[in-house]
Amino acid sequence: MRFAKGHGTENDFVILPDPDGLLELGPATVAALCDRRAGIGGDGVLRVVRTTALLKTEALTESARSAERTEWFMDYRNADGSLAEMCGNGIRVFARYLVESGLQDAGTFDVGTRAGARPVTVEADGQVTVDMGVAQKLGTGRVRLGGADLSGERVSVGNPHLACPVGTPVAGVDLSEQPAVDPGQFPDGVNVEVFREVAPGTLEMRVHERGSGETRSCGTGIVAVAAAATPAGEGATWRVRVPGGECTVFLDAEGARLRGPAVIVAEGEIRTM
Ligand SMILES: N[C@@H](CCC[C@H](N)C(=O)O)C(=O)O
Repeated sequence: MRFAKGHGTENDFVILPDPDGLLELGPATVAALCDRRAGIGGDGVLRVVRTTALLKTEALTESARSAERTEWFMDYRNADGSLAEMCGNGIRVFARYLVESGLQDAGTFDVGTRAGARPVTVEADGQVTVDMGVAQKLGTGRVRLGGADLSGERVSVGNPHLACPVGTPVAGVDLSEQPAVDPGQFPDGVNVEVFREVAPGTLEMRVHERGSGETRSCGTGIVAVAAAATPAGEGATWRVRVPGGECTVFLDAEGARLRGPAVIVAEGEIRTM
């Protein structure tokens, strides 16, 4: 089986081209591929499948129906094999892969996701911009993280986030353990971010991702903290620094756009899974 490997601000993915939807991709297979010692290694898997092929085996939710008109679908899986609705770094890498492998012309095109269709623009300089839709702020939430109780803003970016402002450098926050949250508040689990404003218009952030643990970046998390840091009804542009690099978020009445790098680093063949 062919694969590629790519990353966006060091949030890294195993890319599986499967245009006709022939792969059996169970959770154990995904976890084996993402294993950093016995597998290829990655924070998640991006299956590149034609939307028509995906729709033969999976029904989209009402809110994701806009994805039905897209040509290509990003079938995203976390490192533990669980499904996620959306991945902001993954979709940039996915779009770069489509263009570099000749499946799609560069420029602006839609990619299907479980959160709906997302317009992406692949730029010649290596940057990719994604229209992420509206980041919905849903009120306050709480988490127990590394022995501390934190509160933050619950934000939906298609997938669930809890964006927690902290008053000290994010490097000092212990993200080594699974965050403990109230399942009543987060029935589908949650991605937890800690963030701090380090200069006017600039945030620093770290993240513990649902299904993958701490990662070096999370595109939807970057949008979530940008939304949480912006007063209701206002627009803003934020540079967001993460351990793996930096992205920019543009927020206005239309929604959020995420701009950042996307790199394909290798291609090869999988012998065993
Ligand atoms: N790394 C991604 C988010 C991937 C999905 C997330 N772990 C979830 O389960 O919702 C990103 O860049 O947004």
